Amino acid sequence: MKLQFAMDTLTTEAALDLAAAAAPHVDILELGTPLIKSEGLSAITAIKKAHPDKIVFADLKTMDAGELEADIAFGAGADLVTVLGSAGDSTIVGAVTAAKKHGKGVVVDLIGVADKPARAKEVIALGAEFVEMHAGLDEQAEEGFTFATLLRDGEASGVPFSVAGGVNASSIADVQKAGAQVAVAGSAIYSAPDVGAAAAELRAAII
Ligand SMILES: O=C(CO)[C@H](O)[C@H](O)COP(=O)(O)O
Repeated sequence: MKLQFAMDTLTTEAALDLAAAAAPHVDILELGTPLIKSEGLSAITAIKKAHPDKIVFADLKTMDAGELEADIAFGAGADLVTVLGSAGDSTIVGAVTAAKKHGKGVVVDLIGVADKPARAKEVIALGAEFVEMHAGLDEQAEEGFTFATLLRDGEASGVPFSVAGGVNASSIADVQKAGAQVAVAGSAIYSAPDVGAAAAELRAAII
């Protein structure tokens, strides 16, 4: 299972510092949506330039204009981009078209999708690399939210998936047991007093 670090920060400078500390322990460096909104595509270019050996993941959360948005992010250095599962099929197909042109990939983020296993199968058939079983920061704070639901949905989907939203040193082993290809951790790493040590702890928890 790969480890993805979601850098939910607001400046390229802060992201470069986070990436430098965590890179030895992670496979995928994610530019979080707030970072891309704050700094633009240049943040993607800066992270790829600093870490050409890492998979750079641009969390665009595209909802429309799939081909255009994916094309500009791949052109800036992204290896993977996200499109929302609630977007129309044509938006996902558009992003996949751009990915094929650049030799890159599309991940479909299932945040907010009611029947995640069913939509997961549909978007993989449209050409997505994998889906993200994702509970956003707001959903995690809602009453009754359980992380186990994400794992069950991943297992039930029968397609390649990542898990995002509350992954930490205690939960990452369960993510692996559920069969995920990628575990995504944000605050468990960037909020830690020692970012490198937190990333190393997560890596060590992967069997
Ligand atoms: O995409 C995101 C929010 O939309 C986060 O990056 C992702 O959910 C990781 O969150 P966490 O900090 O809980 O690990």
